Amino acid sequence: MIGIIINPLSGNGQGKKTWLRVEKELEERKTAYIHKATSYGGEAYEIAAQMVKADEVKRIIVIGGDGTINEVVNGIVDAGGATSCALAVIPAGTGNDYAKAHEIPKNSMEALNLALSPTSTIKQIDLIHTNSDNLAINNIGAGFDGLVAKLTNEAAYKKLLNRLGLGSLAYFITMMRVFGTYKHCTIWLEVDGISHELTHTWLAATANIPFYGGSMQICPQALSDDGYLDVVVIRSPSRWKVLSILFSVYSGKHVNHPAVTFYKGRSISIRSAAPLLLQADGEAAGETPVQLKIVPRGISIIAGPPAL
Ligand SMILES: Nc1ncnc2c1ncn2[C@@H]1O[C@H](COP(=O)(O)OP(=O)(O)OP(=O)(O)O)[C@@H](O)[C@H]1O
Repeated sequence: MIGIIINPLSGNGQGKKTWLRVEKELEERKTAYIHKATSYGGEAYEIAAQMVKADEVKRIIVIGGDGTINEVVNGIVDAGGATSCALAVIPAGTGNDYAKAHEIPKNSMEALNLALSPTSTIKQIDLIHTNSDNLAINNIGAGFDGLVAKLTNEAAYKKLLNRLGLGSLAYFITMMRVFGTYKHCTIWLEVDGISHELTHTWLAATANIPFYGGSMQICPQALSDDGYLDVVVIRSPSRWKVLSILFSVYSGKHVNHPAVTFYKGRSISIRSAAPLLLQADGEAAGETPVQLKIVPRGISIIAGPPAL
């Protein structure tokens, strides 16, 4: 059986619009499915767990953004569906970084074809486990990006830009807002038992995919199935240097900048003297300190590109 979970509010109503198109198409195709729309934040977790446990759903299609995908992933895994239930996505969020990384079409009918096709590629990908027992599928970041995620999700312009189809711009606008006042600090980053004291740190982000914040190529080399977490740290006492890095992140050209350092490991911890905000898959996720572990092949997903 196929299960469909819809966040009607994702992408400022894009989720609902996409669902109405998908529902019509499923009726025409006479496809059997069960579905439920969320009515509050966190409900996608419960629906996914219910679909896996009680309804023995083997494929869950999420219509929503990365925050809803995150909840569904946690629900599938907690209900014991990591290998028995595959995650498919029809992107309808603000950033849609997951869809971009896994070559899922933006067009909802093409994404639906990919999600339903019996010949689509089912891939097992890694997950990021936190010490508060949550999972992330894209990335977890501390510092500047934690603050940007929080403020973007609270901003009125996120809604407006989503309405104009320019949702990714919302993260950029918040970055510019925060950039002028953000205070860098020293963090202690531990990668597989090796500790690094890092002064003047703006952000430390762990990545399972190259993109975050609506298509910024923060970690272009990150692979979601290599059993490792990539870590990127941006450090500089100079605000202006950081500004030029932030612009170059969109094209991935920041990788050679001396203020940008990369690490790779299976177990990562981030500490700081004062707590730093965390984001997980673009949603606020508490504060440092945090311990992260890679969960190799933690979930099955339906990835693109669609077969020709
Ligand atoms: N019905 C609902 N009412 C209020 N909040 C909801 C509802 N359904 C889901 N949410 C919350 O909305 C948050 C954001 O959802 P989602 O990620 O799908 O959309 P988005 O923010 O537009 O996209 P993106 O994550 O790509 O920026 C999720 O963390 C989820 O907890």
